[in-house]
Amino acid sequence: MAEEQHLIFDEEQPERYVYDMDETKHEVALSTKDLQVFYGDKLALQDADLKFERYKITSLIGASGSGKSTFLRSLNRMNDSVATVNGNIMYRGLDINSQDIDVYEMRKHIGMVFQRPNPFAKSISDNITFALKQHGMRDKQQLDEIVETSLRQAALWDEVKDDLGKSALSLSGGQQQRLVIARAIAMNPDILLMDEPSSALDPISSAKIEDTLMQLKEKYTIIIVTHNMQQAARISDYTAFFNSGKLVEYDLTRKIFTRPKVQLTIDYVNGNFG
Ligand SMILES: Nc1ncnc2c1ncn2[C@@H]1O[C@H](COP(=O)(O)OP(=O)(O)OP(=O)(O)O)[C@@H](O)[C@H]1O
Repeated sequence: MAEEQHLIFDEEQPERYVYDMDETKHEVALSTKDLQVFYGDKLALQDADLKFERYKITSLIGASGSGKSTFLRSLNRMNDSVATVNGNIMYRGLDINSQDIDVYEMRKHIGMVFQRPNPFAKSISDNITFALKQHGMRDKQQLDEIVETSLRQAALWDEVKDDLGKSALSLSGGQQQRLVIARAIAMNPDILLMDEPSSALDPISSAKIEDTLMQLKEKYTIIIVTHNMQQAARISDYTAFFNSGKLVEYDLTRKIFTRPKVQLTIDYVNGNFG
């Protein structure tokens, strides 16, 4: 523990450290290159080249305003209407930041869960089947199966299986958030982006979301923004630390929290600012 509390190194410290993922050993699900995000003429994000490993959880941490959400939202083009996003976001050999990408189609592969649960004012099952029906799925048995599998994966099935026709708005905040996760899963995505998915929840609901995420990474690649350092340390395999719109350090989570290489990261994980 002493080392964790007093991170003082003799060696010269870099100003930036980005873990060099060996793509022959680790499958990369998504990567960014030369990403820059401008709100008007304000440069809000730069120097954020990252590779996300498939079936792992990566946490994005950093003080308020450091650019974490800007980065996350760029990954499935949620910033298109409010910002100019330059650079490449590579997914299955395609640059999904290019103009000719069908954003609607891309979002089936890269789903997003927000901080505040946002279920539709519809029944629990309709929340899950709504988008599938929009995409033309009509087979009742198939829809029922997807409702059950998605709710099971989101660890909500046992709590709602007898109330599928009830309004989603009658669920608790934690249950609503798991329903929203189930709704995202129902589209059979590859990658789940999550912007502080448990910060609006009580500790027990938050712990359930964490357990759910640990289960989900068997099937999905998860990228999560969190302000909660314990949460990042508990659930993520990799952690990226942002400061002032730049990626400062990216490494295996255990290294970020026990032996970070950059002084700014040391200060942040020790609670000296933020
Ligand atoms: N829609 C927007 N229009 C203009 N500026 C924005 C917009 N969204 C974010 N910004 C600015 O971009 C910078 C990065 O914000 P961002 O929300 O990405 O940070 P963050 O690290 O996610 O912060 P927090 O932890 O508070 O959510 C901030 O200076 C913020 O004010």
